[in-house]
Amino acid sequence: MTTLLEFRQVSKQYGKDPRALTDIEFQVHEGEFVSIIGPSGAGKSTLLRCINRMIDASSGEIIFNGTNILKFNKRELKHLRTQMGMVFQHYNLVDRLTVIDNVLHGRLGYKSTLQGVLGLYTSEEKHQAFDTLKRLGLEDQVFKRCDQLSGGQKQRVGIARALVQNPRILLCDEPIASLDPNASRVIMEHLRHISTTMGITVIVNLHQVDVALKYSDRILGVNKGSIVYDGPPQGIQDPAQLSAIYGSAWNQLQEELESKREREVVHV
Ligand SMILES: Nc1ncnc2c1ncn2[C@@H]1O[C@H](COP(=O)(O)OP(=O)(O)OP(=O)(O)O)[C@@H](O)[C@H]1O
Repeated sequence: MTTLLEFRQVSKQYGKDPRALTDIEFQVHEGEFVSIIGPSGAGKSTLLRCINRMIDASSGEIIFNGTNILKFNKRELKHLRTQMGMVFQHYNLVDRLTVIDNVLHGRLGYKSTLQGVLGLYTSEEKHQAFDTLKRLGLEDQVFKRCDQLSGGQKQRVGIARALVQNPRILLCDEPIASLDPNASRVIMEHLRHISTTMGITVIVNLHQVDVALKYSDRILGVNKGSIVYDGPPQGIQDPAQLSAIYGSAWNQLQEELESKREREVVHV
């Protein structure tokens, strides 16, 4: 298995606050599906956003495809970001634009400023955008404005936008936190399918433990800025492991898991 991403002693401190991440170390292989779980404020978003340098780590090394990306200049960073698609909790779409226009925005990293401003996309890019929307079941929505879509459809547009970048990795920050259980299942199945059939590495931040267990090859459990679990989903079914990850939030999680066993998705 080829290592695509490696964190070496990565720490992040916001100003004079206590460190949000402390000496984070892990590796992710090409094509792996990894979920990051942990209580609120544990550092999940900070960790995910350090990968594409939306947030700059304070120290350590982040090795992507063999190179330390913390040393990248502006031009190298622009190229790096074409290889990393990002999917957001609140979709980050331009609501007044059509679905296809939003998806084509995924190609902007490959364009000059002028080409981007003028919306100069090739017919190949337009075909790719359409095919990707079809793959995500949105072929009937291509020319709709995004503000006319449901949350689940908007998130699929967000995924399509990330995919037309031809990324090597998809970073998904709470992709189902704003969705109902049914739409959440559709999104997670698409992400899993993308990883399995396209070989794209997927890293997902999740609040839903049961969803993480169901879809992931591997789980990273984060608590107070440190990785306290790195292993397969099976290992995390041990209550001691969940307690180590969730700390004082564990009791609340346990109660929710028990009382809402019938529900499809459990929010921590
Ligand atoms: N821009 C910022 N400035 C200062 N502190 C921040 C900033 N962003 C995050 N933090 C702090 O860093 C820590 C980790 O936050 P982060 O958002 O990464 O956690 P999280 O696990 O994603 O939380 P949640 O699940 O609630 O989204 C928290 O203590 C948070 O208050």
